[in-house]
Amino acid sequence: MHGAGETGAVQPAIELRGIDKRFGAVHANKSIDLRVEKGTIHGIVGENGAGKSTLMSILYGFYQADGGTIHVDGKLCVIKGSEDAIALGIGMVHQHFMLVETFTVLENVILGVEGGAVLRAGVDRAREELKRLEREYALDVNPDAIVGELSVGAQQRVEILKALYRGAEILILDEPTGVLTPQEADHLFRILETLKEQGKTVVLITHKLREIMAATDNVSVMRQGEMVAHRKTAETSPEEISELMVGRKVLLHIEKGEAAPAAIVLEVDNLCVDTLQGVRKVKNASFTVRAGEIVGIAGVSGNGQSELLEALGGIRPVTEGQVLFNGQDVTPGHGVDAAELRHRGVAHVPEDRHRMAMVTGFSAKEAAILGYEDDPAYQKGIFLNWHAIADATEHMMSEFDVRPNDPNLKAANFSGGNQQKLVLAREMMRDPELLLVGQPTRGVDIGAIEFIHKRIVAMRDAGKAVLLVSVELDEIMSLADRILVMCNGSIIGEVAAADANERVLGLMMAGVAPNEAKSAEGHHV
Ligand SMILES: Nc1ncnc2c1ncn2[C@@H]1O[C@H](COP(=O)(O)OP(=O)(O)OP(=O)(O)O)[C@@H](O)[C@H]1O
Repeated sequence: MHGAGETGAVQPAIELRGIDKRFGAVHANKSIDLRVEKGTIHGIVGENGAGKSTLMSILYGFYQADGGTIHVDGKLCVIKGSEDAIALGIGMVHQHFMLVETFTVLENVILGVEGGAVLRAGVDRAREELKRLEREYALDVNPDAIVGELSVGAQQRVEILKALYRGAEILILDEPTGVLTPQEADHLFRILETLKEQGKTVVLITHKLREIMAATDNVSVMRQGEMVAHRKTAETSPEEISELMVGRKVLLHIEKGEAAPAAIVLEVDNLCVDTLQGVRKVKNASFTVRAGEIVGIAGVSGNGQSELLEALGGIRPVTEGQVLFNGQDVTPGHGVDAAELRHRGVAHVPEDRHRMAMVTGFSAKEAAILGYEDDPAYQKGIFLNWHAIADATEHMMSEFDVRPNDPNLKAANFSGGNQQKLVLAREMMRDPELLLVGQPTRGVDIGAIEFIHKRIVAMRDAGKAVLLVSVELDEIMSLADRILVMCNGSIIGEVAAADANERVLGLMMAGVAPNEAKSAEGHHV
């Protein structure tokens, strides 16, 4: 029987015993034991840098463990590379997709499986198989679509298809919902449920405890390289998990007082932003942000919020309209660039830290001054003062608890959440008058979310203006004082935080006018 070992008992899909891994001085995995039962969804949680991705990368053959053993279906295995993992029926969907954007879905899926020249008959067979898998798991992707033109959620489903096509029985997903809209995340969890019903095993790394509670059967908790607890999900709670993760109680909801909005800091008037191809992404946006308030922009991603934030940060040209900062014209293209904006007191945390905020080949101290190189504090004559920069970086890292606190480590070698904290530290610790911030807590753990949310509220309370873009409705509702909803490039309405709930915002995000959304809500109640 499949999965039955020598004793005849059903074996776990995966059993890791004593897995150990060091990267220089960092002990990323300390003698880890993990047992994942067949046909279950198993969650792995832990603080940023706890060692979750490292452990899964060892299972997928991306890294070699320094010690310990891996058993798949009860058999001792040596996994030297991803080909070994795939041959054992293990598939992985990474945080950053590994797809060729110019290829079709079908081409991506068969790439590397069918060998060199693929015969027509082979392609037809592959297409049939793909369609079967796509139907069986309700993946909803067109085999002939060009991958680069698909939404993030659909690209992720292509990664899942790719793994299933290669015969995956065990699927590892590393923070799969970090870049998804709530609707796409729901779709993903329906797929995971179907996979489980078909007897497949899913390992899910996530920072979102509601996903753990809703979707998993079991959960394992890591802390600082160690496996600290295993629980049946039905027998635990978000509070217990968060305490196990960070070793203290965590406030899962931020407490904040009334806002005291003062003078207008940012005034956006009739702003239009087009892509290089001439597609209008932001349509006649007009709004203000005052000192002492947090204005949130809610919307399904891809509805113009990213382009709006990038334009306001001076890194994307505008086609029409005007932007005033403290009454002065700072419209991109009117002679004020991103560097000048920073100089005047506008900080910008872009949504996509990999594309915009961090050069991963840089060291932490280079990343920590990116965009601020001309600050006199970092200069010594015509050279950069690397001593001062290292000191400043260490200070930022300890304030924002970036681990390990090593200014010389390559940015790419920090865990995802720690990279995010470093970018936030760089932008927020300059005490800007206006903070433009996109997806501030993407990929960060719950302890760090609590910290970042408190810092953002503290900035507001100190009289700063904050414009927050987030696809996490929870985040928008708990931080923002006023919420603007964007749909298809337009700001279709504004809701006071006190009147906001997920249903009204969700309807508006889908394009329903504010008053209709509110009356639909009335009927619903
Ligand atoms: N290639 C590498 N070289 C050096 N150190 C590394 C490397 N990869 C990971 N690390 C370190 O190992 C530790 C564990 O990192 P890992 O990415 O496994 O954490 P994680 O739990 O997945 O965190 P996150 O939730 O932030 O993604 C971190 O301290 C990280 O800086």
